Amino acid sequence: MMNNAADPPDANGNTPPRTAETSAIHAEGLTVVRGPRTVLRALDFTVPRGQITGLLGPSGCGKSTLMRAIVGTQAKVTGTLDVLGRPAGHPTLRTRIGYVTQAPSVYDDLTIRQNLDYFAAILDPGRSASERRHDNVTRAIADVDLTSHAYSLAGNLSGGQRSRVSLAVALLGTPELLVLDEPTVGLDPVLRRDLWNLFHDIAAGRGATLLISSHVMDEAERCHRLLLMREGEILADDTPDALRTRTGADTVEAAFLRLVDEATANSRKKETAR
Ligand SMILES: Nc1ncnc2c1ncn2[C@@H]1O[C@H](COP(=O)(O)OP(=O)(O)OP(=O)(O)O)[C@@H](O)[C@H]1O
Repeated sequence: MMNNAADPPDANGNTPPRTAETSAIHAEGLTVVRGPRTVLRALDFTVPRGQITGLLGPSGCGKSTLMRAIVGTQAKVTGTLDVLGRPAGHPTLRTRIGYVTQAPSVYDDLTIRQNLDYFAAILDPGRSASERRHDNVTRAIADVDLTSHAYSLAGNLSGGQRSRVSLAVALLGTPELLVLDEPTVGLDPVLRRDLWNLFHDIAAGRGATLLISSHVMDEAERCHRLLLMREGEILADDTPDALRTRTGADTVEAAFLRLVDEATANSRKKETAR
C-alpha cells in the first residue's frame, strides 16, 4: 500500500509549506519488487520543482523501474511516492506528466504532424476540442524545433529528429513534469548537446520539472541536481558541484566511482563484522 506524506507542524505550531509546493517528487521507503527480485530498495529522495534532475547509474540499476513507478505504470510499489502533490498513479496526474520511454512510439508511416494529431486526439478527444488540439500540436512541434519538417514522414527522420518527435508528444498537454528515459541514447555528441539545450529551454521557459535518465556520466554535468543510483539504491542526491567537492573528484564520473568504491568497502566491512 502507498501512503501520502504529510508535513507535521513545526515547533511554533505552523504547518510548513506542503512538500507538494516545493518538490515535484517525494519518496520515502520506496520499494519495488519485480518477479523474484527487489529492484528498488527503500529509496528516500526529493526532486525539486522547476529544475533538471538527472537519474544516473549503470545499466540495470533500476532507473527505468523508478521512472515507471513515478508515472504510475509499475506494479508492486510500496512506501511513499508523491508526485506533484498526489500519490503516484493518481488519475489527475495523467495530463500533468509527460513520459517518454526508451522505445518511443513514433509511427514511421505517418508524418510528424499526423503522429502528434493522433496522440493529441487520445489526450484531448472530441470534436469540440479540435481547434485546441490543432494549436497544441503546432506549439509542440515548434517547441522541439521541427516546424519545417512537420509534413515529413517519421520513417525518414534522423535519430535526433525522432527523439524530438517523442519529446513533442510528451509536451502536448503542457505537462508540469517531464520524465524522459534515456532520451539521448544512440545520438551523436552534437545532437545530444542540442537536445540538452532544449531541455534547459523547457525548464527555464515553462518552469517545468524534468527527470532525465542516462548512463552517460558526462550528461550529469548538464543537470541542476543528480540522483546517482547503483543496484537499486541511491548513492547520492546532490548538485554536481556539491558531489565533486564532497568526493574531491574533478568530474561527476570520478565522484560516482569514488562513491561506488566507498559503498563496496562499507558493505565488505559489514559482512566481515557478521
Ligand atoms: N519483469 C522483470 N522481472 C524481474 N526482473 C526484472 C524485470 N524487469 C526488469 N527486471 C530487473 O530489474 C532491474 C532494473 O531494471 P531497469 O530496467 O529498471 O534498469 P535500468 O537502470 O533502467 O537499466 P537500463 O539502463 O539498461 O535500461 C534489472 O536488474 C532487471 O534485470
